[in-house]
Amino acid sequence: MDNLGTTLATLRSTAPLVQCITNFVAMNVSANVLLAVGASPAMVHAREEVAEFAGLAQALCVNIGTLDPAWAEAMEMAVQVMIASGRPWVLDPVGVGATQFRRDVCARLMALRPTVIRGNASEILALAGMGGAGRGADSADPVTAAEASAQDLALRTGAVVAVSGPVDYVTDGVQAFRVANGDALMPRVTALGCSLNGAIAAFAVGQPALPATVAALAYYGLAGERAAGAAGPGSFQVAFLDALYSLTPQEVTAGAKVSRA
Ligand SMILES: Nc1ncnc2c1ncn2[C@@H]1O[C@H](COP(=O)(O)OP(=O)(O)O)[C@@H](O)[C@H]1O
Ligand SMILES: Cc1ncsc1CCOP(=O)(O)O
Ligand SMILES: [Mg+2]
Repeated sequence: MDNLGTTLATLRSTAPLVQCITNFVAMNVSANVLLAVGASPAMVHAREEVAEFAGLAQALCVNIGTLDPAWAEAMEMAVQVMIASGRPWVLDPVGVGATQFRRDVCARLMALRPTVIRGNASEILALAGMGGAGRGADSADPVTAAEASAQDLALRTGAVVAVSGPVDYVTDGVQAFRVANGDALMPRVTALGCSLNGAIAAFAVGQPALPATVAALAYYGLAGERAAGAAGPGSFQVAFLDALYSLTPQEVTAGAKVSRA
């Protein structure tokens, strides 16, 4: 894939409004990530306004991290609006393997055909019905173990499916790519995966989902590489935000480590 940075340039010139129905842990982190990327975040989830707001948003990010029944209903209401207007929405199945409630809500959301599903390897395995060793929000499986499940999910749902980890895997069920950018401190900062989904949603505005997702992953990983060398997760998080903000489209194109799988 060439010129991955052009997607970032497009995003920054349009500053898309991204609605996030996300968890309490990720709200602040995701909003800061989206602002650093160049998008405009809004965390809106009350059933009384969620559909009306979705009519204003250019993309939607749905995350089940701190789920409750009212939020689950609100997610479906917002998604219906995005579907009706052909705008992208991204699903993050946080900890889906842990409880029946999460599995049921994700099954309903997957039936609404997400544009992109991004999770860690344990989450993608669980979503595909293949078990997975994850017990909570963190992965306990290697990315390679979830590649077949990602392909299966993509074919079943029509979504682009991304498995994040040391080397990310992205597929639409037909083509597949690996993205080798990133840093080992990224999974040591909470909500960086959740916030990645907001970035993917912003990249997918007006762009085909597969290259947009690959570009978002490469850019995000490059920001991790630029932040590397921090003393630990605390200063890494600050440096990571600065790196998202300062990376140029040209640097993304030049630094992306993307290969066909
Ligand atoms: N060990 C690692 N080395 C480099 N990058 C990583 C590593 N683990 C995760 N990442 C990156 O961190 C980001 C979040 O992914 P991940 O930690 O898998 O999500 P989650 O927080 O949902 O489990 C992705 O951009 C991914 O590429
Ligand atoms: C710790 C935690 N608990 C519920 S949601 C959440 C955040 C998970 O964020 P991420 O998947 O990006 O690490
Ligand atoms: Mg996650």
